[in-house]
Amino acid sequence: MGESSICQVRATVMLYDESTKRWVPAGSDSPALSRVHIYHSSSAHTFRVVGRKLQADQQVVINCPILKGMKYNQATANFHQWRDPKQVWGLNFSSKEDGAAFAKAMLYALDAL
Ligand SMILES: CC(=O)N[C@@H](Cc1ccccc1Cl)C(=O)N1CCC[C@]12C=C[C@@H]1CC[C@@H](C(=O)N[C@@H]3C(=O)N4[C@@H](C=C[C@H]3C)CC[C@H]4C(=O)O)N1C2=O
Repeated sequence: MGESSICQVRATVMLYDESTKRWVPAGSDSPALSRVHIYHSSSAHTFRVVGRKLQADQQVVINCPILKGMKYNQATANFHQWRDPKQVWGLNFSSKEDGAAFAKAMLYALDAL
């Protein structure tokens, strides 16, 4: 069985550059909105965050497993962040509602792992 999307929101996907202490847009060029999903694989009992640019190229800008015990930080209503083993991800949501929907799905996933 494939993966099913348990939520989709619009956000700018960002990465924290530890060397410069700056947030940089994930993927190439300028910050742009992406459609960000949380996919659930029921057969593998896994969840992951996948985001693709809304622009024509549909570039994948995030493909990040949701790991058991991961800390999800809702820094503000519009900006949430988490650490993976290598880097820190940030999502700048297009609306507070999108932020709330994503957080609900993320907390559901973390609770289900
Ligand atoms: C223990 C731990 O890991 N703590 C992490 C957070 C964390 C806690 C618990 C679990 C996981 C994680 Cl991830 C931590 O504090 N981290 C993770 C890396 C970066 C940061 C460290 C320092 C800076 C200081 C300012 C702050 C920040 O970036 N705030 C945002 C901000 O400046 N911006 C972004 C939007 C809004 C703001 C909210 C959009 C662009 C830019 C801007 O507004 O222009 N920081 C952090 O969040």
